[in-house]
Amino acid sequence: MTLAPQTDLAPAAADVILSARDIAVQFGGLRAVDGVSLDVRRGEVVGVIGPNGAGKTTFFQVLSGFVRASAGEVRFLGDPITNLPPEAICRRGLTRTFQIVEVFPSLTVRETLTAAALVHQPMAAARRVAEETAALVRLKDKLDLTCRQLTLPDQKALEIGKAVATRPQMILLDEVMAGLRPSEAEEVVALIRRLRDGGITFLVVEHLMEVIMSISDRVVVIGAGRKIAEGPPDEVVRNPKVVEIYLGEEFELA
Ligand SMILES: Nc1ncnc2c1ncn2[C@@H]1O[C@H](COP(=O)(O)OP(=O)(O)OP(=O)(O)O)[C@@H](O)[C@H]1O
Repeated sequence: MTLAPQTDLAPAAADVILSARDIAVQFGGLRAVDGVSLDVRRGEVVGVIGPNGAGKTTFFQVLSGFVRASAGEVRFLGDPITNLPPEAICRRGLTRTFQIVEVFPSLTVRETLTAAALVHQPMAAARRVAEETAALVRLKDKLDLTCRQLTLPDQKALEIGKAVATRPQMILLDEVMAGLRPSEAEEVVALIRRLRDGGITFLVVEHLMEVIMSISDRVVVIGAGRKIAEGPPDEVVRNPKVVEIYLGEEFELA
């Protein structure tokens, strides 16, 4: 018997950490997500792009348990997690960040990270995890500042830190670079690379095309609720269907 060669786009089942099959979400008369399937391999950074309103955030919400799928199945580490509550999904090692940084302005960095770490640990251990996480996301010197005292890039690092403190195997990053200048975005990209090198898998929704192209091993394009293309970044930017939905403009960057 000969084995079929493994291509980049056909991950070996054993490597797949997250698998979504035929996910659909119906909001009244609107099919916001319309049969999207996706496999993510352990250690990959997969970028998700698409025009405004394409369904990217809604798809993320399904993966993380914040929106119920009307149809389809999500598996994480081989186990079905479809429509489980967000805390249950997080405890299994799949967590997310929010598009709008969700920090309590009057809490300190230490308190925020400790609260996130309490998902898995008792208080004493959570405090240690908070300090380790602060070091990882380069906020160690700012542990006792309140969130409102942080710069925007530091708030973004904290938003990612909150996810890291839950000790995830995989993080869903939802437009974490929004509002950052290019040099600031580069710092966040460096952080994502460090965390990936430390073993965390990422699915990243991002509008900044340079960012997606530079950090993604693979890019998935969603348009009007459907997956319209998938592949290595340099192939995806040349895909005529992708150029068409963006009218070509954004891809002059590539
Ligand atoms: N809770 C909701 N109830 C009804 N419609 C919704 C809800 N959430 C999103 N939608 C609609 O679903 C569609 C997909 O929205 P979604 O936010 O997933 O797109 P997106 O690709 O993330 O867009 P953006 O890039 O602007 O964030 C849009 O038409 C949006 O208005």
